[in-house]
Amino acid sequence: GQELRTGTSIAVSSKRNLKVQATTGTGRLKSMDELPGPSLATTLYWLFVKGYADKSHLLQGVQKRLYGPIWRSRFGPLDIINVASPELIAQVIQQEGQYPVRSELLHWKEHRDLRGQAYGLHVDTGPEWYRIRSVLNPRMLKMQEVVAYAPIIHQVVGDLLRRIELVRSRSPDQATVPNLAAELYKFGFEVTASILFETRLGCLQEQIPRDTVRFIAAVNNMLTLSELVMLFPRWSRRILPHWKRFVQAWDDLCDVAQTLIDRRIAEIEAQVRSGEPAEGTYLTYLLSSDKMTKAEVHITATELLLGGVDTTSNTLSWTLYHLARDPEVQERLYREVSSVCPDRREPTTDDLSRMPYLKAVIKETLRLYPVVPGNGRLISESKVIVDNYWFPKKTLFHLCHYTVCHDEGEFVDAERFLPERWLRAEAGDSGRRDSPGFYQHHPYSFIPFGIGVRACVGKRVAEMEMYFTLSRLLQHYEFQPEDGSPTVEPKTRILLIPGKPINLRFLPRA
Ligand code: HEM
Repeated sequence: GQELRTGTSIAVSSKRNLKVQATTGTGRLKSMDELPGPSLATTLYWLFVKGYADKSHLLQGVQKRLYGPIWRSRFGPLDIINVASPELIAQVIQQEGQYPVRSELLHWKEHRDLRGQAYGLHVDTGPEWYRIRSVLNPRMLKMQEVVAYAPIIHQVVGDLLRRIELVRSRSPDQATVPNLAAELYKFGFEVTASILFETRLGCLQEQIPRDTVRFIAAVNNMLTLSELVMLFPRWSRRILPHWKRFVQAWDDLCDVAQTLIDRRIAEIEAQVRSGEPAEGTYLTYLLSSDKMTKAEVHITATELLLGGVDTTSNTLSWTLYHLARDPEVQERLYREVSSVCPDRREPTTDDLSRMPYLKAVIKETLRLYPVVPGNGRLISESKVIVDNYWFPKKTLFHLCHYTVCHDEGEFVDAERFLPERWLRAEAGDSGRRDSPGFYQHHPYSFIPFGIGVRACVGKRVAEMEMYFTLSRLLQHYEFQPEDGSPTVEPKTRILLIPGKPINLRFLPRA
């Protein structure tokens, strides 16, 4: 291994102003070849023989126990450095540079090249990526702007309430909504599409639009095939169907988005012709920005739709699942919502600021079920020092977020659903890690939306959508598990999703 002598100390200040030291001292820095970790064969054994292929979130913990908080593994052509402690995650992030990259996504890029499309938010890097982000950020991360989406979200929540009422009243016990995640998925699609494309699709109607069905299937295929496409060598594409199906899935995603964009453009043109001002919250803004090409608007809209649906809908599914199983938490949340908004008044964004328990419930759900269980950083600008190792440029780091937010050392009773742990007043300030509800975890042990300039662009929209939906569902219904329904464990399909359908009883509140 190459030897470097350094006394580098990377001082980091997080939002909480907590200093993280990546001090390497004056000792010899080790090379990545000295890291422990499984061979590709061992990884394949774990995935396909031991059955972790759809439980890779748990494999993080298994490997951490075997190799310690930093280890090296292989996945197809990828050479990966896994980090599974908040301190080490912080060290990686502190060195992510001006234009962080999550991973190369070569197979996504290949699809874009094949179709002559722009790269877009996920695939683009460097100043090109930043240019697109800087168009989106003001519309998505500024609270004053995001508030403009509140009426749209409330309108779609209204549809969801009607849909729930219809489904439950038709069920044999006149209460059960089977496969709740599927209903919330259509809801998430409708919300995101109505914000982005400034148009209602009617996903919660009896007849789901054909393109919506097509989009849902394509997301599923794209996510399922993404890993296979990466794992198998290129020559296998001639004999195995996975590459063709992967390309088809992306074609479908882009196609559906294009149809929606074309529809909106036609509307805008008609408005302009009739002398009306073309007003709109989102797409109109993107289309009128001179910082993005039409091709970039297209791929960006596709990716926003892709990013916005599975994430919020699965998180909401888990929240309702836990509330149904924990009547005390549900009752407490109901009391909070009804005291701030009596008589089923629709909450405003101001009201939300008076609902700390609501926020704690969502946080706790994202801690137990981080929908993005592992994140990545490809540090391409310079070499990196993490722990006592040095890494050359272009090293890919896998940030094992699932394991870290399930760590007993960070969260007492880590496997339990305890929203109170997020309430400072109740968790106490004792500084004792053995007191239940100890809130003072390391800030990098809970980063469900990622962190830094490349963090989730949809965070604010997602939070507002989840808060409004959950509070209004609670104003109308009490949730209960279906009799004898089994516990549901999560599974991974890049995203963390329920392993089985979640069926819940919705009982109208008096
Ligand atoms: C519960 C909800 C959500 C969670 C937990 C979540 C989580 C994440 C995470 C962990 C990342 C990677 C960040 C990083 O690398 O540091 C990400 C990126 C992204 N998310 Fe979300 N997300 C959610 C909702 C949304 C929504 C509603 C949208 C769009 C409307 C969205 C669009 C995106 C996009 C476009 C990126 C890529 C950003 C970039 O590379 O610049 N997400 N999200």
